Amino acid sequence: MASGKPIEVGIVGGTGYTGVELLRILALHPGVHIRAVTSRADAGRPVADLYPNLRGYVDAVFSEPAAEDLGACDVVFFATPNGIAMKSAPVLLEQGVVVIDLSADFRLKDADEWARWYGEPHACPELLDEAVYGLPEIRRDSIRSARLIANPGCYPTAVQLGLMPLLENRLVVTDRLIADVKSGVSGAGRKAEMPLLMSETGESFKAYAVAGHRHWPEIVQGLVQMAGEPVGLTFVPHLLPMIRGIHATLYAAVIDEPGDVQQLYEQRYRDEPFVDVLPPGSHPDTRNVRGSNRCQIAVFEPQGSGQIVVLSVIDNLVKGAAGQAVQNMNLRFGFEETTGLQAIGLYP
Ligand SMILES: NC(=O)C1=CN([C@@H]2O[C@H](COP(=O)(O)OP(=O)(O)OC[C@H]3O[C@@H](n4cnc5c(N)ncnc54)[C@H](OP(=O)(O)O)[C@@H]3O)[C@@H](O)[C@H]2O)C=CC1
Ligand SMILES: CC(=O)N[C@@H](CCC(=O)OP(=O)(O)O)C(=O)O
Repeated sequence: MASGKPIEVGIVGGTGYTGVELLRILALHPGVHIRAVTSRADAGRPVADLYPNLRGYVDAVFSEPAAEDLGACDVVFFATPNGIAMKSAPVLLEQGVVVIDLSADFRLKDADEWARWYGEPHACPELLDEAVYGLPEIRRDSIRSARLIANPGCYPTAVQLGLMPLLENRLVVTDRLIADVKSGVSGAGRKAEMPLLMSETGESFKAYAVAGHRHWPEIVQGLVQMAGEPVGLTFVPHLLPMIRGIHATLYAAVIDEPGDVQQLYEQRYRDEPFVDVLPPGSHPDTRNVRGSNRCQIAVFEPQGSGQIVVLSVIDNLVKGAAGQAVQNMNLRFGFEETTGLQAIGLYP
């Protein structure tokens, strides 16, 4: 399909932060035609009216989500709040449309667990087994043939990529892993809420959801698969006064002498186009991945303490959402995996 005519793409939720990031990336993708971009609030408005950065690149007009438009697409991205995609995906799948969901609707395999964390029963639990969790670095082959792709969350992407080499090689104690993670405010989406005001988030810094965040079961599910055994994880998210970026500091105690951990990470990610293991002693900076689909990782064993510290950074809207979704689309439709995703991080 990659060498033929462009594939037809639909985006549900085109006015949100991840929706407009999909548009920014897909506008320069040579293999796609954007057929439908939905917004209920802004239906009828040209995309470029709302997002002048896309003037001259995207000539689409926002439309109401309509089954006939979406059903005529080859792939539909859901960039909608949790609980929306699961109501439309079954019909689209029946029509032969590939669904890539940026929300959490298909990430957890257990419907009861989903209901517990997301506060409503799952609308199509029968699809949870089939849905492929779209973290290419661990599941590339299944993504290539999936009908339904659950795009990972932003925190889960940074944490899983950071811990993967340690868990796959059984180098660390798995019952007391710690993920201390910070996010920029765009992670909360484009909505008018008092806690997201600049005067509430600026010049301050806080943890939130320490008692339980809905990304915890998603991360644990992924880590268990990597480790092949139960995993105990303490996950503490924080809100940083910046717009984009996730910085994960991960702690894991080694079981025995771990060998050359730097080399282990370099080997594991040697062929990964979007994971960059930094030289020893580096401290990744979120701004170096801002706007790019890269995850940058550094690994330490400070003071020979037996405690491994991994630093993992991504842009929450790119590798943590829209970029990873396009990476999955590329795999699924036979494009070069990096197509449309070669933007370099913005500095400063
Ligand atoms: N922001 C981030 O960093 C990340 C977000 N995600 C996930 O991606 C999804 C989108 O996030 P984000 O872009 O931040 O969200 P936003 O709140 O910024 O945007 C949501 C979009 O969905 C549309 N929408 C809302 N309700 C409905 C509905 N009932 N039916 C159809 N469309 C609807 C909105 O447009 P309108 O109301 O006009 O229709 C809007 O375009 C969420 O599930 C989020 O959890 C995942 C990883 C990272
Ligand atoms: C800073 C901030 O508020 N981040 C969001 C998580 C990001 C997100 O959108 O969640 P999904 O990946 O599950 O879709 C939060 O904590 O709710």
